Amino acid sequence: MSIRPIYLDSHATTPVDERVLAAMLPYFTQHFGNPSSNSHVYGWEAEAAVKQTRKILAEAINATPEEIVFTSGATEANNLAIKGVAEAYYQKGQHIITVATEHSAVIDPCNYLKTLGFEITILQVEKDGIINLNQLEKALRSDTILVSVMAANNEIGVLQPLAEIGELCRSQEIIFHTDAAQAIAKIPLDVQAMKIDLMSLTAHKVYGPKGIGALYVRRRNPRVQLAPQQHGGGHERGMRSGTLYTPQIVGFGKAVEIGLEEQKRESDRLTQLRDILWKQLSQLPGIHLNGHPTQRLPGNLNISVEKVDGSALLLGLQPVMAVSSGSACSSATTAPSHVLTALGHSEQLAYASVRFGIGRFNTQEEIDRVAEHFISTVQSLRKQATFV
Ligand SMILES: Cc1ncc(COP(=O)(O)O)c(C=O)c1O
Ligand code: FES
Repeated sequence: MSIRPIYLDSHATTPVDERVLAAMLPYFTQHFGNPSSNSHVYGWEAEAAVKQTRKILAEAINATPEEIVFTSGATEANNLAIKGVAEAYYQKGQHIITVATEHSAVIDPCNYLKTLGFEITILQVEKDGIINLNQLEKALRSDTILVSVMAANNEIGVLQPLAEIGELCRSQEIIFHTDAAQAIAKIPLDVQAMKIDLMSLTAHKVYGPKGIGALYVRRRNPRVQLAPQQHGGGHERGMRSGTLYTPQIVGFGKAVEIGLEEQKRESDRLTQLRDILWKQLSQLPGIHLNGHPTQRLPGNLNISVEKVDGSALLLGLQPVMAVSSGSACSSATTAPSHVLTALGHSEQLAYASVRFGIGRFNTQEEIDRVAEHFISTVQSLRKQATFV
């Protein structure tokens, strides 16, 4: 087998942990029942497994199992949260607030609602990628029905001040949604302490399978109403119809369980690897760290490099490392990342940017090899450029 590049794109997705796969396998064949079948043991087994994941997810965020609604991922959870609130609270108001650096799975549903007559306020961020709470407070209005601010950014890893945002929203009785796709099991999350009403989750960024996620929907103090966006058999208490995908749900639960058990150790290790990588790369002149230096995900490093062409840089890195210059879904477009331009970078600098997502299976040796190749690639590109 040919040597494959070192995988450093953990924000796009992560491999399924072997322990997760082992937990899932029996649910494809032996325990294949439909969790909604309540007249026989096949259904009961599947239902018990689904219940177990609900419990794990609920405990992970300090919610109750009845507040977890399974979806196909965070994209669907975001759509259900945003469009579901818009439809259910239409009489109360039609104003929604979100942030310029959100994932397209939040921005696009908001843009869609705009075509239906909703008013969307898009908050800008500070140079470090964090929102300004005074600006948020000023943007809140009596007809604001929803504030959607992500927990951890998928490009620059920046963590938003969830507890402060929750406090502001709760004091004015406005629903607070957070997209925690990149955050679950990586940083502490607590829907009570942070006063979060809706939270989107996904399994495939924490070594679980793709195609499974969940939306936390607050049931008490206050109870959040949601208009379903998919109608059918009335699964998930009517909020999301469709037969539950038991093996994926089992994998989701196992992945989060492992993530929580290993959170502290893993986060220390990834922070250390990330800092070592930055220490080596920052020896290059004209290199910038994007996003807040410490308020960020442990495994995230996002940098911009001066005086090199972005696509030439990625091409030069490709044989040794699998990295990206932005989010996975937008890696096919040549436009500069909307997240980096929101930080106030010039378009040219935003182009020559690299996102490193260090994960559970990366080693110190890999990081050293990556740093070495990165530095020599930049140096040789710069040398070539001087002869053009
Ligand atoms: C912040 C954020 N939100 C939403 C998503 C979409 O999640 P999913 O792939 O589960 O639909 C992603 C994945 O890239 C993400 O990083
Ligand atoms: S998978 Fe993250 S941007 Fe699409």
